[in-house]
Amino acid sequence: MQMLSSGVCTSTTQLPGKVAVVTGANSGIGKETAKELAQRGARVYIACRDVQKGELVAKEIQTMTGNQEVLVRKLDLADTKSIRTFAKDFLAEEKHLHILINNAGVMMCPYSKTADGFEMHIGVNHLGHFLLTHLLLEKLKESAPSRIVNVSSLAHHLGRIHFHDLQGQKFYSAGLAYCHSKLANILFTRELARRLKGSGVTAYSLHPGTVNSELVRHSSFMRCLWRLFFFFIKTPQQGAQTSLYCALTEGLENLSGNHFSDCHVTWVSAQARNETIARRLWDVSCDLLGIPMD
Ligand SMILES: NC(=O)C1=CN([C@@H]2O[C@H](COP(=O)(O)OP(=O)(O)OC[C@H]3O[C@@H](n4cnc5c(N)ncnc54)[C@H](OP(=O)(O)O)[C@@H]3O)[C@@H](O)[C@H]2O)C=CC1
Ligand SMILES: CC1=C(/C=C/C(C)=C/C=C/C(C)=C/C=O)C(C)(C)CCC1
Repeated sequence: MQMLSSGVCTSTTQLPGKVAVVTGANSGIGKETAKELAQRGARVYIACRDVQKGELVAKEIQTMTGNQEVLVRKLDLADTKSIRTFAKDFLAEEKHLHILINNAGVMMCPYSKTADGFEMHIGVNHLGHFLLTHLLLEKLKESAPSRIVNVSSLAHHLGRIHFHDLQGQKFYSAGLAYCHSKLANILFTRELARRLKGSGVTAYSLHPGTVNSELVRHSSFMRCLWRLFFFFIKTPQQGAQTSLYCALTEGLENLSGNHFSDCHVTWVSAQARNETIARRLWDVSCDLLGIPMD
């Protein structure tokens, strides 16, 4: 347990007057991340696809932290219309955005497509967050210093960006599709950090650890593994530590673009360090989403 608890966010940063958005904050790691941000005084937006689930969690966080500024807004990352509506309403409602935590994710779902026809893993985990970040970027710049935290995974090591088959139409493996999307999270973070140099907005990616959550819902094998090794798996609260570290730690700005695990910078795969792939993925993502390339 001592080993699993390694990587605790010890930052004492408090967040009165700060605004944070956490995607997929109605469960697992996202919920614990939102709770801690609320505990530190931020106004926290729980951005989730199931508003009812979100409201229950918001009430729980309000009661536990005494912070009433925990708000729930609908965001379905599998539908660009929903992402655009979320962003439009948020921009109309809020003057600032200091912390964006792109946490939501799906793993190992059977082949399926988002409302816009993207394969579900790349669509939700990468393209959905890419669009959301793009739409909120001006607000983040206006609110600088501000941070973007992308929750990726160790699983990125098995990922590849197959530009000829990004949507998995020629070959599909649910496990690998997840790995590809988590690699995309890291490439996005690195390219974002490069583009944002000097803007006061910094970006970080991370592996949260192996965490007991609903992520394994689509795989009976993983569910069994999780049950069997329950004792070795992090709690969602432990799993939230590296997200919190990246969002809160003072003086992390010069590590923008890096990948973290257990609250330390960690190595990423050769593909994840490839700047050519990162730039090309950026352009392809813009193209798919109808965002002007700049
Ligand atoms: N658990 C682990 O061991 C690991 C997790 N991670 C990463 O951590 C992140 C959080 O996962 P975790 O807390 O474990 O898993 P959970 O399944 O508990 O949380 C995932 C969250 O994402 C939300 N989500 C899924 N699809 C969408 C969508 N289309 N639109 C909006 N929200 C959506 C879920 O909403 P809903 O409740 O409605 O389904 C849920 O709130 C993920 O990015 C995952 O890849 C990385 C490495 C290991
Ligand atoms: C081998 C092994 C394990 C398996 C770990 C696995 C399979 C982790 C998968 C992580 C994923 C899928 C992360 C999501 O992004 C346990 C359970 C830790 C217990 C110790 C032995």
